[in-house]
Amino acid sequence: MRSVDAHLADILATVRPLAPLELELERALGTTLAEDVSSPVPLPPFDNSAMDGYAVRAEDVPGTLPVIDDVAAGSDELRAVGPGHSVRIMTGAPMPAGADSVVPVEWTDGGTVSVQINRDVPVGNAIRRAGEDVQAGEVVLKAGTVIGPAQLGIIAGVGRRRVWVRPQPRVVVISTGAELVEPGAPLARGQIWDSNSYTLTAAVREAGAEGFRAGSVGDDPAVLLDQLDTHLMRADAIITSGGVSMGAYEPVKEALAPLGTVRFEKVAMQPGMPQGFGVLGDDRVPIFALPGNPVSSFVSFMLFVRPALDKMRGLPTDTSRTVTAYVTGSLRSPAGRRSYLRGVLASDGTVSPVHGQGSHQLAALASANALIVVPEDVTEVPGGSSVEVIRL
Ligand SMILES: Nc1nc2c(c(=O)[nH]1)N[C@H]1C(S)=C(S)[C@@H](COP(=O)(O)OP(=O)(O)OC[C@H]3O[C@@H](n4cnc5c(N)ncnc54)[C@H](O)[C@@H]3O)O[C@H]1N2
Ligand code: MOO
Repeated sequence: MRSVDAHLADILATVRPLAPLELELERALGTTLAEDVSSPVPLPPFDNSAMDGYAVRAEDVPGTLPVIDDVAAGSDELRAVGPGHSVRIMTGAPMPAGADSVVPVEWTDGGTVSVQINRDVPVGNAIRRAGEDVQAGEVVLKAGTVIGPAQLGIIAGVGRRRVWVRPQPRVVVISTGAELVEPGAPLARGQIWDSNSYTLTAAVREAGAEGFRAGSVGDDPAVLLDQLDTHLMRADAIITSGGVSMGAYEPVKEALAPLGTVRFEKVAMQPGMPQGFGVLGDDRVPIFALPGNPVSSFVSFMLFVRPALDKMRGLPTDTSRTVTAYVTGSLRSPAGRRSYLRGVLASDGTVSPVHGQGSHQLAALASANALIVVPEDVTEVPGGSSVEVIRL
């Protein structure tokens, strides 16, 4: 059996970061910057008011001053503020020449012809200086940054319409199994509802990639190959579930093993022992052939697919999601396999194994928020021991 680490190392040695492309800002959310983004101008570009009020010379207040002008944000024809004068000004409007501070409207009688100001104001009050946020030429985001809402905001804020990014990988998810039925349709004898394609597509999206749920194909390898052919054109990666173990009908293994580019093997883990991985087509699209048991396919995704997607997105793959916790009950694990038991990690630093550790027990998985890792050479873990835990 191959070790978990060796299997992951193979996968990471095979997958490549996606090539950068230039995208409109509207399409850039969730992608990874492939260039440093800098600002061509200072931000703010000009000194402006931080409040609605009056631009004045600080030495003229308190007192009653004529209001000689009104400036809104966006105004570009400004009258200078001479000694003893004021200008009504709005938040974001450029500071008129001559004024050295802004008096908030709350400190005044709000007059429009003349204004009575009741208190002192320090020089520079409520002025946002040019360049206070960003200097001209300054890098605001570095290549390798994932673009979230705030990052998208600053890219727009420095005036960019398009940006070079590594796109989100497009991942097609296919379930296999003659027993599978779409949720919502009635079950006949021997059938179950297809849950894996939903779990895996959602996991893809949560991992920052685009997930396409292609639904389920039966047990016929030719149908699977046909589906793969259809989807290969628009996929950066493919995930299948089921059909990889030792049964009489293992469509994934039967379809892909003869190609010679996908390897099927046993990985020393529980759950998730049978695994397939390789590449398809001229573009060498990675394919992850995950085991069909619902918990096995999900755990396999977390351990193998997620880091691969990180690499395809141009992100580091060595970021550990592991924390140490104290286990509240005892654990058992098969010799020679690394176990990933489902547990609930609490804020007090303890982790409690959930009831139902079978690899078919999807409800138990859904009640967990962590995987408890038990190393290959450990078969029993007494309650109270410290364990490594992967947050889900
Ligand atoms: N003789 C052996 N039998 C099995 C072995 C073995 O080594 N020798 N390995 C077991 C292990 S471990 C696993 S894991 C499973 C993996 O099986 P497959 O990947 O071939 O998956 P299937 O046989 O198609 O399905 C297994 C199980 O999962 C259910 N399933 C499949 N797809 C879905 C889906 N989309 N949604 C919900 N449930 C699904 C399926 O009905 C089966 O119950 O093999 C063991 N057997
Ligand atoms: O190793 Mo299998 O994935 O337990 O059910």
